[in-house]
Amino acid sequence: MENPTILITGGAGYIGTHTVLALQEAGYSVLILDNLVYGHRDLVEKVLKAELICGNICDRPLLDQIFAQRSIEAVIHFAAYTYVNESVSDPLKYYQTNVLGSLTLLEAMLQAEVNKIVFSSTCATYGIPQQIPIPEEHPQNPINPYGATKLMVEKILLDFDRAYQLRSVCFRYFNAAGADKLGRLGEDRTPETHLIPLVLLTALGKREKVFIFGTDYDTPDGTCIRDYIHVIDLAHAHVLGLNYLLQGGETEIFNLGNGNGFSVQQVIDTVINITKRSFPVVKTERRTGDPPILVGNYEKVQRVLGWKPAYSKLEEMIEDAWRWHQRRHSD
Ligand SMILES: NC(=O)c1ccc[n+]([C@@H]2O[C@H](COP(=O)([O-])OP(=O)(O)OC[C@H]3O[C@@H](n4cnc5c(N)ncnc54)[C@H](O)[C@@H]3O)[C@@H](O)[C@H]2O)c1
Ligand SMILES: O=c1ccn([C@@H]2O[C@H](COP(=O)(O)OP(=O)(O)O[C@H]3O[C@H](CO)[C@@H](O)[C@H](O)[C@H]3O)[C@@H](O)[C@H]2O)c(=O)[nH]1
Repeated sequence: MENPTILITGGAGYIGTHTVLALQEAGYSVLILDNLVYGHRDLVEKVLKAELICGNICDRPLLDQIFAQRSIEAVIHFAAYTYVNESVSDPLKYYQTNVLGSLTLLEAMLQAEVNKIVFSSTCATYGIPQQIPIPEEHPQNPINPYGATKLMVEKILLDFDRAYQLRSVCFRYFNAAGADKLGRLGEDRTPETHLIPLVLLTALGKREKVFIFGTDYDTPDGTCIRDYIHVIDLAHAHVLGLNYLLQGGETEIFNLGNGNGFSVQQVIDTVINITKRSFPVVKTERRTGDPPILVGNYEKVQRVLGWKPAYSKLEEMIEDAWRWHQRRHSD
């Protein structure tokens, strides 16, 4: 019998690749399932040297085959579409992959009697916060379809826990940022819509200008505030969450944020300071589906899993991301 393996859906993507590296360093054997719509074969093969099955989480026969042929002990489920704005214009795509895909995966897990899963949820499930920093028990009223799809899966997981004893750790991440300290892994999607990579690509001269979506929010400088959390801290949390489930932990939901908010303007100013480059910045209309401020309270995950962010300075996240982008786009 082969060693028990952890199946990582979406393991070729941004948070997935960093988590695979952390799991390998913790001694886990991993198998990645990713259809590579945004994931990177080169990072999986050259950096992680991990096994990749190129396939879709909606493909039930493929899932059945994986669970039948491999000894899978638990699943970490990253695979999803993740763009808030696109979810508003094309919700069908989001419900199909994020909800139906997750349900297909869970059904295959039940059939194969795999009963442990770590799930990537989001602070976008909270909607407009009534309280900052946001605790886990805050009401969830998502204002975009992306957040709604993640909330549906959260509810499915709670029902599956009660009915089928499927144990889950659900992490509600705030905004992932930064990159591997050695510059081996980082954020790279086409098209890119996320603020920090877009500003860095503009500093590199790969894009013409940066747009600020909304300068009339009720925040100190009028631009949206987000809680940026280093991707290495996120990866480490997944190792802790997986250990917790494998040791018999009960189903739990945790925020993963750094407890500090940074505005869009602060992100741009920090990039200018770090890169010493200048570029045009255009103030434009608000983007649909954006809450003005999202900052998380991480007290629960600190208490239960012993996790806290190790790299909470915006400067450090941007320095690490800058190292990655320079290396990735050096040709
Ligand atoms: N990046 C963030 O700030 C953030 C914040 C909160 C939650 N999340 C969640 O974390 C997870 C990972 O996000 P990310 O930023 O690494 O995004 P990403 O796009 O880099 O990674 C997602 C991966 O899933 C793969 N994928 C997409 N659809 C698939 C399908 N149908 N079958 C198989 N693979 C598929 C993609 O190819 C990609 O490699 C997502 O579930 C996302 O919703 C991300
Ligand atoms: O060119 C840009 C891009 C973004 N923004 C703003 O920057 C902030 C952050 O936007 P972005 O980087 O696109 O992240 P979010 O929309 O906050 O979404 C990310 O963070 C969420 C958690 O907050 C996750 O759930 C999502 O998967 C992930 O895409 C928002 O206020 C945007 O309006 C700009 O002003 N200009």
